[in-house]
Amino acid sequence: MARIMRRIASSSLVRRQIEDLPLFGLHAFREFCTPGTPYKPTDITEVDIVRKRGIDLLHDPLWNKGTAFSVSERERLELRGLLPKKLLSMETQVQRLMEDYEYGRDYISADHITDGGVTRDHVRRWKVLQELQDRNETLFYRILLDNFPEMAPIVYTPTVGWACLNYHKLYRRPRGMYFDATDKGEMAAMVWNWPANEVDAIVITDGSRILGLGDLGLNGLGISIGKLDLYVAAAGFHPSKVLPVVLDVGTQNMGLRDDPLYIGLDQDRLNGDEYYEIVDELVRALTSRYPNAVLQFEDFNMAHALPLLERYREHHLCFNDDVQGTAATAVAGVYGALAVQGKDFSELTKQRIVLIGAGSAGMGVARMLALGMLKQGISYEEALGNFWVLDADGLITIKRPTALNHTVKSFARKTQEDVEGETLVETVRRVKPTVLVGLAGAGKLFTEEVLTLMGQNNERPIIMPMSNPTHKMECNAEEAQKATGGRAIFASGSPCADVQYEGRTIKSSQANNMVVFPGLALGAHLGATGTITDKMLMAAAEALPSCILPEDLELDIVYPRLCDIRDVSLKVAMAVIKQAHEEGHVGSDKALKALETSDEELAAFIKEHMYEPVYKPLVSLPVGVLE
Ligand SMILES: NC(=O)C1=CN([C@@H]2O[C@H](COP(=O)(O)OP(=O)(O)OC[C@H]3O[C@@H](n4cnc5c(N)ncnc54)[C@H](O)[C@@H]3O)[C@@H](O)[C@H]2O)C=CC1
Ligand SMILES: CC(=O)C(=O)O
Ligand SMILES: [Mg+2]
Repeated sequence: MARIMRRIASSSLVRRQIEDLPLFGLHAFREFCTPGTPYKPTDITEVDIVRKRGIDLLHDPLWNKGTAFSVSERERLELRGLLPKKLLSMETQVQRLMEDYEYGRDYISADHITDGGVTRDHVRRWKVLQELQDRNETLFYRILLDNFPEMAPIVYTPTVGWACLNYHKLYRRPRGMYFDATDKGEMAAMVWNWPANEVDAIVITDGSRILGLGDLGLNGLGISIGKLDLYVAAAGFHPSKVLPVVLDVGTQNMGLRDDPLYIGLDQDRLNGDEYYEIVDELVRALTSRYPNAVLQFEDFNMAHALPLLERYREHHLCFNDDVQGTAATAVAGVYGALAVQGKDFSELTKQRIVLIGAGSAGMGVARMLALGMLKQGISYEEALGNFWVLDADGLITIKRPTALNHTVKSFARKTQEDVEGETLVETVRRVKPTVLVGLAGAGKLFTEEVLTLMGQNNERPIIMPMSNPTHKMECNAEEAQKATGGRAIFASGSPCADVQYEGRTIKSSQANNMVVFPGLALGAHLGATGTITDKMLMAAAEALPSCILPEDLELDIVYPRLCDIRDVSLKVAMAVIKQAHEEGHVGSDKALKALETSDEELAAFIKEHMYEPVYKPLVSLPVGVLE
């Protein structure tokens, strides 16, 4: 009945539409029409079809425009009386939101560090953005995209680390899909509960190794959400077509399990066949309903990351971000650091690389750097000789008494010297590396002594503490610059402030896989490549240094600017599709046509598919009627 009454009210209001123009029309006219060019019926193709009405529409963040709904939308979509009358433009909405976002800075101490190693003001800003995302996704992505360098550290690392640690306390509204071990046998049906018929990208985690924060069980969903926020903002995936997923198979985190507020399974993690059966079932369920989606595996622990990748990479369009995205990122960073020194890619073969952290990320990076050396002209065996890899038990050599997985074993030093288990400082002193990479997630492993040695042995030491979040990084920029006399070329996993050193400002770069995974996934998705090969990853890595501005290279910056992230993702996507084409993997006819025409055509094809966070009209208007 209420619905019928609302309809009647609406239709009588439509008749008064023209009379209303002095009240509403002028504002809306300015917002949506160029003066003198009112909407024509042909504009109907630009009208998004929405089935929701009234309060349901206002409560749907994908469609909600809040105070920016136009007069005719308010009338035809049964919104009159449900919103204050004044129409606000998106620009005004942005201004209001930014005031809120900036509000606390003056009174919340920037020094108060929370359990996730971020300040309380980071947390406050995260909450402002989270609430906005829950209300109005278009506005959320507009603001995120326009303020990407400032806000990526809020929706993503480091603040997302705090959000994951606290997800069980923060939980208010569902976002994404929750599967757990007790859903066995039901997943194929459950996946149909997701409202979207089209999904282009899925990020799945089992919460077993979230950033460097360890096993967070169901709370790991926060990382799938954060990554997909970047898919939308950085690469232009449509927000209605991304799906964050957590598979809760239990947790060994007793702190969480003992917490009455924890909302995940209170059981030990599944392992062995039981584990693989449940992952298989979920992957089957997701890929049956969404066969064209790119599947990103995120933050699976070392025991499962590589085996899962090997299990699925031949059958589905999938990749492991920690293994593969990070690998391409590190190669790009080293190439960037060489470019800073005026050297070309071939100089990679001359680098001596000490890498601490022989896990999924570390070994992915070591392998890709070795493949880079192979591409630059030396044999893979020779390339392996340029690496010294350490884990929690020190330098890894063939004398390691405990079993090593296949990849780690290939990087074990083949030496008769008694250096098995050597500490980082001993290795750095003995080997004099040119590049130091940290992916151990264990905090300050790059001590002053280690960094000082790097400075003594190199004119321009390349220092890459890539662990996340901030308090798990191997060192920060200030420590690196102080110990090396301000000569370090520095890039860290989470962002670091620039350093003031002897009267000059030294820039810090961020070596995070966010410069790769959005463009990589976009290229693979639009090219319908069906697979992501090592060569496609290498193409992504090689595309990045060419996006660094010459004036930034002068300032020792080794990655492209984050304010250009859309353009960076476009270039990465282009490189990925072109490489896929060379390997015969492009399955999309439209992509093939663009590829065979020109680079400009390929760029236009990709851009055309990138979502822009702008309000589109939700109703069409007869000729001559102004909004
Ligand atoms: N910057 C980026 O884009 C990325 C950063 N990461 C970060 O890398 C770190 C590691 O990730 P995964 O490789 O997936 O973890 P993992 O658990 O697979 O491997 C960790 C490795 O570090 C070693 N390790 C732990 N404590 C150590 C210590 N005190 N000394 C020396 N080695 C130690 C372990 O033995 C293991 O080899 C995390 O902090 C993660 O946030 C991961 C992916 C991307
Ligand atoms: C960045 C990322 O993927 C990680 O730290 O795990
Ligand atoms: Mg990760």
